[in-house]
Amino acid sequence: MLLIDVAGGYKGRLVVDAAFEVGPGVTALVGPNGSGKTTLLRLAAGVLPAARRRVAVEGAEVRPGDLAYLPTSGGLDPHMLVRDELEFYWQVLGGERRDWAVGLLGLKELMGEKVGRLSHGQRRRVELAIVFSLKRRVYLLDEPLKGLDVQYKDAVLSALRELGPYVIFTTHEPEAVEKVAQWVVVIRGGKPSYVGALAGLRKRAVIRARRGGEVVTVESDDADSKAAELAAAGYTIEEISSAELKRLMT
Ligand SMILES: Nc1ncnc2c1ncn2[C@@H]1O[C@H](COP(=O)(O)OP(=O)(O)OP(=O)(O)O)[C@@H](O)[C@H]1O
Repeated sequence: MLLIDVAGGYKGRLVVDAAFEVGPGVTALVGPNGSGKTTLLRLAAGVLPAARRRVAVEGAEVRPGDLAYLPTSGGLDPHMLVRDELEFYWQVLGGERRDWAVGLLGLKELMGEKVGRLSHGQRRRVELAIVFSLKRRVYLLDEPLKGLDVQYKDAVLSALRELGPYVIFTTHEPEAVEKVAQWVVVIRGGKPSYVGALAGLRKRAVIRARRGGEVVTVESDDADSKAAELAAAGYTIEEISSAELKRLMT
């Protein structure tokens, strides 16, 4: 299990006071704007001074060298070529999985470009490649999907499962959580309001089903049984989306 236990904020104002444990795999850290997700990751990563900070796996403290952190944006030098920027980080931080990361994020054709001339999404791909190149025990990723087109969004989502053993990422996209997360932590007012398996949130869901030209949308507290019932009545299930998850994320 991964323990995150942090408290802190800005200029003496306590913004986050949170302690939770999640299992191995991918954890989605979600919650409305301003609820403290970025602050929590910054405290956990050690880039923001904390009033309290403990990050541990199976009771053993995670050292800074065992942790990778992706900020929301920034950190790249606009005057550098993509190739040189990547080389710089690989030399400083290590790049055990550099070929995989470069391929995944389609950077081969951007190597000779200046960072300052990249689009927002292309720049994000470089930032992601730096972090994905590292082999670490814990990854803290702040909005890794932001600004990416559908192709790279899908690539990054499937890569999250390979990064392991522990990956925490923030997002405002319920579909991304549904696709990849095993665990969900909901933050509200700087505190966790839900910590648990995604499956626990899935039970209550909205189901869209079709029978010929007829489309029905039903909300159910036991989505799997309801979907089975509709299927038995000749409906094709088109979508099951967690109503609870959407509610918690806003
Ligand atoms: N640099 C800062 N200085 C002062 N207050 C800040 C700073 N950054 C964030 N805050 C405040 O801390 C609180 C939590 O912000 P934070 O960015 O952690 O939320 P978030 O959940 O990541 O939001 P979002 O979903 O909009 O990215 C907000 O009230 C915000 O105004």
